[in-house]
Amino acid sequence: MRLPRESSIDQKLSIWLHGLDRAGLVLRHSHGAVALRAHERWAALQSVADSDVPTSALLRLAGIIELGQRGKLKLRRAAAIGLIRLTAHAMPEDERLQAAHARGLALALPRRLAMPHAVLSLIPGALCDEVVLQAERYAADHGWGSLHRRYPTVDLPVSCLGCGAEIEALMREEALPQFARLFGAEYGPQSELTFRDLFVAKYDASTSGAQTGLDGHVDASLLSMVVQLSRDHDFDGGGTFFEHIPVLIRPGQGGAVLFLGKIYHAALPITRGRRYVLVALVDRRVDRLVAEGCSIVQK
Ligand SMILES: O=C(O)CCC(=O)C(=O)O
Ligand SMILES: [Fe+2]
Repeated sequence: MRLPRESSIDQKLSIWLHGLDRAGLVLRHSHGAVALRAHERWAALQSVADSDVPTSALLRLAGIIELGQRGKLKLRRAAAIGLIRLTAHAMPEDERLQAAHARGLALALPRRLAMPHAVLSLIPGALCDEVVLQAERYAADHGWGSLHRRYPTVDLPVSCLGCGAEIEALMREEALPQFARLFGAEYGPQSELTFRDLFVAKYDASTSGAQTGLDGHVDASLLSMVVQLSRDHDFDGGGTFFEHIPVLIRPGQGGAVLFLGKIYHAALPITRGRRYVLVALVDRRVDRLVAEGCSIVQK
């Protein structure tokens, strides 16, 4: 079956999204209108990609991704793949489109890569308590800071703390092998992985105006890990939320969630108490060197 030549971008997008065109175009095999096969849908998307893609088409896809859990997963996934395909050569400057693109990656990636993984008991409870104690003690003198990120938390780098070197060594020994085990095939062995940032973040429901959660976002890192430092009974609500599955992970004190940094996630607001987490943002050594301006010479 071939698409009628005159089908508009809108119609082709409908074909990609729904299989059947909803915009009035009648697609007929000899026996009548039928649901399209995958390669026919791909052809419709490819044909849009080959033309001058109007912003309105991209916004239509963004609108579907933005439905979040209110939209059907299959349709949101198609919209995400469509948006990524149509912006492959040039990322639009429009912030709404960029946000939808970031949100869509979690939907478009293969499940194996898009799944977060929980690891229980990464850091002993007593050490978690010690990190929180030292962070509060340090903050009492110097205040909490915030790493300058687009979605900032109230935080402190672990390097400020007396136990910082111990935590960093432990994370190197315990966390990096977990990343290598789960994502090593794509992102390299443990020896290739390096910390971009390692910090303690604080959410506080007992002080008015304090930060209680973090909106949906993607991290700047290749790989990310959030370790719960607080005890479970120290707070209500909270946890790391992944809308594309959807799943909320609250791994217990010392437990962690690991995921690709470009998977859309949020910290659900806490409703009581305080929630402290240790966040590890991990990059590949070679990517960091390039980002820092070194040229890599291949021998
Ligand atoms: O607190 C959490 O569960 C998530 C934290 C996070 O995503 C971040 O700091 O980038
Ligand atoms: Fe994050």
